[in-house]
Amino acid sequence: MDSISMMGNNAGASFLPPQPTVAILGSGDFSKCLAIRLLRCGFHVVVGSRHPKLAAQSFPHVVDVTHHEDAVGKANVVFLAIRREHYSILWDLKHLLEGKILVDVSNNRRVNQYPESNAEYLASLLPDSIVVKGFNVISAWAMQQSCPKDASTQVFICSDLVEARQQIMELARQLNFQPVDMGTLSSSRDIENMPLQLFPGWKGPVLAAVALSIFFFAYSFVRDIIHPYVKYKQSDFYKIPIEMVNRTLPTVAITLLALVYLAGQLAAAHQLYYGTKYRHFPHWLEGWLQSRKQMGLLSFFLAAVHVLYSLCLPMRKSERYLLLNTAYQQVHANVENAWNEEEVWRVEMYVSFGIMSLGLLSLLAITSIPSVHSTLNWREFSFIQSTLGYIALLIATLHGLLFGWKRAFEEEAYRFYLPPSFMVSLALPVFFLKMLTQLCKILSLFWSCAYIK
Ligand SMILES: NC(=O)C1=CN([C@@H]2O[C@H](COP(=O)(O)OP(=O)(O)OC[C@H]3O[C@@H](n4cnc5c(N)ncnc54)[C@H](OP(=O)(O)O)[C@@H]3O)[C@@H](O)[C@H]2O)C=CC1
Ligand SMILES: [Fe+3]
Repeated sequence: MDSISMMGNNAGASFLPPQPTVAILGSGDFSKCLAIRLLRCGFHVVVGSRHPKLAAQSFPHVVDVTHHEDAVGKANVVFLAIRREHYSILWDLKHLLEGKILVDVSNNRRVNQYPESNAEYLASLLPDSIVVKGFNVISAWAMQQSCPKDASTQVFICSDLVEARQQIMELARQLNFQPVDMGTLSSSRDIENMPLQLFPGWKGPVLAAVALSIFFFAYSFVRDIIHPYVKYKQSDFYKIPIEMVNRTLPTVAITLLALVYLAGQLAAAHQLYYGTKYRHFPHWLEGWLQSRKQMGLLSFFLAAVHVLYSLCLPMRKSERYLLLNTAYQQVHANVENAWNEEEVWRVEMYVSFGIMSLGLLSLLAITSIPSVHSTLNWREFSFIQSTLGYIALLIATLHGLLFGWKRAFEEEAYRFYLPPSFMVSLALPVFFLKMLTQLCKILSLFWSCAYIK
């Protein structure tokens, strides 16, 4: 098929190169903003409205606002800036729209609101026109900005006719958008669902983080507040807002990071068990593998908040009172030097491991940003995300162990409720599994070599 010209039938003789004409049906918000963007990028715009005189007041005077029939006759590319419910008006324009490109920009109010996508419905209404889906992910506000810095410029485009798709992608480029080729019109349902989705891919990881937080918070609450209260009538309820939260945050962070690597280990175990990497993973494992990035980012976020909380610990009144009391008790007991070498080493190393693990987690988070990710080759990316990731998990676990170590030996509550929360974390079993799968891989390699011989 010949490439479809942008020019309508009205391209009159002129000494200047003719401006390509684009028609828009509908005179609502989207139409106005699209018209402004098209004008800025050098297009001639003709708008089709049911009430052209009234509608003309909302458009710059260079825009030709006219009746639907007239507008359609003047351009080969027609944007439909009307809602799906009003597509029936196109019936009367059917003969005029024959062979023209119709760009469907419509969105729905709910995900999968209709049995077929709006674009497929339009194509069934007007089989002699060429339907292209696109621009629906751009809001009217972003559309009227010449180069929005704080909005996405990606537009997803699909159509059954390759030439039409390419022509609209070129038009998108001329309007300073980044077109993404989504193939045939069957992708239009996915494209229409895009603006309706709220953080897809985050639901599972966020639910996991919330469930883990509730569990670990309840666990610490029973161990550090209820137990001393029941046993010694000691009221430590003041610990709830900061200490309890600050114990929950790192435990959840380590557990989420461990879950990221546990998924990879289970996938490796699955492949070893079936002796092939071509067998599909079970559905739940597939979903788990796909949410590793989100879980890793949540882990980083919780670890960063934990650092902030920890830095603020000495600011508390309770901390100052406890320090004063300890100092007074030492004076009373005539202790001049409170230096405890073992304690000093424990805390120095505990803090150092904490800083190192946050540093490594930051590196993992930064390299998961697409623009940074794209500058790394596969080997570099897997070195950072896998090797350095395991090291981050190991150091974070050591940080947790050093924190709980003294308490586990000295405080009754910790002995009573063993294992302490960091032990409940999955980090240690993940290391164990990692070693096991590595061993199995080496053994299977050895066996296959022996078999080949
Ligand atoms: N607003 C936004 O940010 C975005 C909107 N979209 C899509 O763009 C399309 C237009 O959106 P928007 O401009 O906000 O919608 P509006 O409701 O503001 O405007 C739609 C236009 O449709 C026409 N219309 C209204 N009722 C009828 C009817 N009964 N029969 C025929 N035509 C009618 C009117 O034009 P007239 O009176 O001149 O005939 C009206 O201005 C929608 O499909 C929407 O999903 C996509 C992305 C973002
Ligand atoms: Fe810590």
